[in-house]
Amino acid sequence: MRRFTFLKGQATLNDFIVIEDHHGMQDLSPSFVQQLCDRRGGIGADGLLRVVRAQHVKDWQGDPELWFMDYRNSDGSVAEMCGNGLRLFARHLMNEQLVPSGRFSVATRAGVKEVRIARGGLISVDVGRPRTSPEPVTVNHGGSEWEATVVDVGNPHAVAFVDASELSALDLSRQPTWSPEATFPDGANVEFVHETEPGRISMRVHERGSGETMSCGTGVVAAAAAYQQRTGHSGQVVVTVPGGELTVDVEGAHAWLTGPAVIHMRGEYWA
Ligand SMILES: N[C@@H](CCC[C@H](N)C(=O)O)C(=O)O
Repeated sequence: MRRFTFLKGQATLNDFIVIEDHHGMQDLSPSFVQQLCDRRGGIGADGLLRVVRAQHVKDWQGDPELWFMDYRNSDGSVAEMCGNGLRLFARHLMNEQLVPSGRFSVATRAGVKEVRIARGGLISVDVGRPRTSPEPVTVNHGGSEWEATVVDVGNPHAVAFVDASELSALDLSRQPTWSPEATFPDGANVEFVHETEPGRISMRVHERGSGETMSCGTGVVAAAAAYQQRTGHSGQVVVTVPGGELTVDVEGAHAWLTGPAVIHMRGEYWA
């Protein structure tokens, strides 16, 4: 029997299992991650964060002493980046005093990311520069189609602007499709966005590898970037998701994502 301690937390209701594996001893196969993330047969979560020293991560070439966020989707797939996961990962590092102060760096598959504690204990992460593509993609879902902006935030996104009524009516239990298909050879996260007032948008998301979630941090940054490109709005963007509210502030080439993140459980898993 495999028996280990886990933690569980959420960041705007995007929920994650956290597994401490400082020395890189855990073998997390896709099927085992699926089992852990299953909401009936396992612990249940949108994704999993393995806390490991970067020196134990194959192919990592940067600072070996950094903490590395090894992120997995609930279907067991690996993703390059996770904005909410990174904020929860940072909360865990601070709770456990694994970092010396409220400003530190975390290694991810999308490079080294900066973290800082913001007002009221919220956690801000520098997601880097969102790169929008000049070529749109067509998103199809439920018999409708929208032209969507392609945004790379370390991981791939398609952002479609929809009406308020369309946003609430969407059935995101199924994966939206897109054309040309070749735009996202490795799949994509698809965000549906509606402007509620200047500088404020509402968003729902279907995540690659996890389905509809209550929030997606990189999706929020992608949506804010697409919104700024579409409207010319240059200040802070406030994004409401089903799980709460996040803000995006662009400082030069850096998009800072800010919001709450909380660890609320520690348990023992028996497999
Ligand atoms: N929930 C995340 C994104 C997780 C990865 C994504 N599903 C992908 O496969 O790219 C976030 O908060 O950014």
